[in-house]
Amino acid sequence: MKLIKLLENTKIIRYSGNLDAEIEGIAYDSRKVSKNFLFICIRGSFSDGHDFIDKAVENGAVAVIVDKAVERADVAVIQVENSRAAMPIIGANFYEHPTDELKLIGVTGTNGKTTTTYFIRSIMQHAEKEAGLIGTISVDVGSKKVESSRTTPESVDLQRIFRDMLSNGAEYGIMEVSSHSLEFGRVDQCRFQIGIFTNLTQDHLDFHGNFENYRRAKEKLFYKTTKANIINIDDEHGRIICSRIKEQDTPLLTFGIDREANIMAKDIEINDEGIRFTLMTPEYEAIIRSSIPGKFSVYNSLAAASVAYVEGIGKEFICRGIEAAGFVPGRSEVLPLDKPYKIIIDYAHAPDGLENILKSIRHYAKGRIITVFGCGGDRDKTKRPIMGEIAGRLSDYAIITSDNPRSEDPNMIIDQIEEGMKTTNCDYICIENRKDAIRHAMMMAEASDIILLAGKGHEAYQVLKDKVIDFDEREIVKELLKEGI
Ligand SMILES: CC(=O)N[C@H]1[C@@H](OP(=O)(O)OP(=O)(O)OC[C@H]2O[C@@H](n3ccc(=O)[nH]c3=O)[C@H](O)[C@@H]2O)O[C@H](CO)[C@@H](O)[C@@H]1O[C@H](C)C(=O)N[C@@H](C)C(=O)N[C@H](CCC(=O)O)C(=O)O
Ligand SMILES: Nc1ncnc2c1ncn2[C@@H]1O[C@H](COP(=O)(O)OP(=O)(O)OP(=O)(O)O)[C@@H](O)[C@H]1O
Ligand SMILES: N[C@H](CCC[C@H](N)C(=O)O)C(=O)O
Ligand SMILES: [Mg+2]
Repeated sequence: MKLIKLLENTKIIRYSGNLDAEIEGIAYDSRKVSKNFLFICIRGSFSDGHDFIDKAVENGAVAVIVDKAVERADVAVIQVENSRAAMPIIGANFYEHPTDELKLIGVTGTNGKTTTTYFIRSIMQHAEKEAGLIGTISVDVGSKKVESSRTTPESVDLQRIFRDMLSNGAEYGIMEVSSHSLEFGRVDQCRFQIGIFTNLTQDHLDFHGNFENYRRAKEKLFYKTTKANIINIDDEHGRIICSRIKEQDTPLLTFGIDREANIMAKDIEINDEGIRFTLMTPEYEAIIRSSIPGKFSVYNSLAAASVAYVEGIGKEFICRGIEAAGFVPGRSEVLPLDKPYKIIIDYAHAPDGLENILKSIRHYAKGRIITVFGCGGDRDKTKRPIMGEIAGRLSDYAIITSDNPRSEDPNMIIDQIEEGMKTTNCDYICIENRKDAIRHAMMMAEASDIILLAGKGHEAYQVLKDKVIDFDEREIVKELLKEGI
């Protein structure tokens, strides 16, 4: 596509060079530039993309987007007001506005995004509707599935993914929309048909500064939708969002258990086998079952059922779809184990998620709950003592260990978690190495005990200061069993 066409609707301050250059690809990382690419220079928190123009040109860039004055004769230079803001516009131009065609469904909230998107996709599959999926675990465009490195990809990547989905025959795109992506404008130029709000509790305060900013970031999704906003009305922040978006033309649909809502659940049964409830919509009732236990599973089912309701997908597909979704990798995943105790892997990595999974296990645990957990480095520090207190209050024994320490000293993170743990009566131990921590839990487990490995869920790696190592908890447990534990 010609560079000039790519620049449509961007705010150009000045330019030099050939605007008729033929552009074959776009990259915002110099290391990903190839022949005839456009390189977009982003000023980040660690580095400044403008410093990598030489590298980009060496790799084949023929044009660069900058947001500060840059003089170069060898490539076209387009100075815009803000490169990050221009990036989604350029991406949408290059991939020819895929969300004008794709029915895009976005799920936001602190917890339940991945699970809800899996439920929605399973319903769609049962109704024989082609749907692509974007989220924390993977990006699935239909013809291929790749592991994700983030929950919501960067804007240009998103536009490419949507186009790939369409090329593979997708009618729907179902995606998790993180607060980071809303704040950074990664989803600008995405025309969402449906937006879903699961819930809002503490997380990412390092990035958003305070809770109000965090809520406002999430809220942005509901101004981008055209067909329906689906909101959990039992959540106090869901109610705030409802009151703030009520002037919108987009119809609002609420779901809930405790408050009067459009889509509701009654006769809820929860046990260690999962959940069962009666789904109530304005038009029909249906019995829903899921093998994921916990009240939060009812909420995720209600959110997914609400989408199906809006789309006019029959109730039989809702029932079959949610039931068949079975386990979502690393979410309340019970490991197959020939032992008298159980091991559950769960991605709970924020206070509310941890509290929910522990309360859900407490509901059916017959023996002790042994919790192995840590907190990620380079992420919200304030959640650490809070999670320590929750794990202490709701476990019989806790092992504080490392999650992904990233650039931080793992023992410092553990100390901060311990502050909260100390305020409870829980017996605990700190073991920095996560594999050793799991070994300790398995060695002490007795009949009927439940070991919860919280925080890493589906992740198959651990991010340490200087390297990323293989760390799949399913494999680690297998290795430990081979050791004879
Ligand atoms: C806080 C955050 O989201 N940061 C994102 C942001 O980083 P940044 O602006 O600080 O970028 P930077 O690393 O300083 O680099 C600046 C620019 O120079 C470029 N560069 C850098 C080096 C080089 O050799 N050449 C080069 O061109 C980079 O590609 C980048 O464009 O922009 C980068 C480019 O788009 C992202 O990769 C980066 O995501 C990082 C990896 C990240 O960890 N993000 C997490 C926190 C995140 O987004 N999480 C949410 C989920 C949260 C949740 O709900 O649980 C998500 O959606 O995944
Ligand atoms: N609706 C919910 N409400 C509260 N907790 C939930 C809910 N759904 C799932 N959880 C808990 O939160 C954990 C994370 O769930 P899930 O991966 O679906 O959330 P997410 O919003 O995608 O998280 P992330 O922000 O990391 O992408 C689960 O392992 C479970 O313990
Ligand atoms: N999407 C979340 C995932 C956290 C997972 C946890 N294992 C950690 O590393 O903190 C984040 O990027 O904050
Ligand atoms: Mg997720």
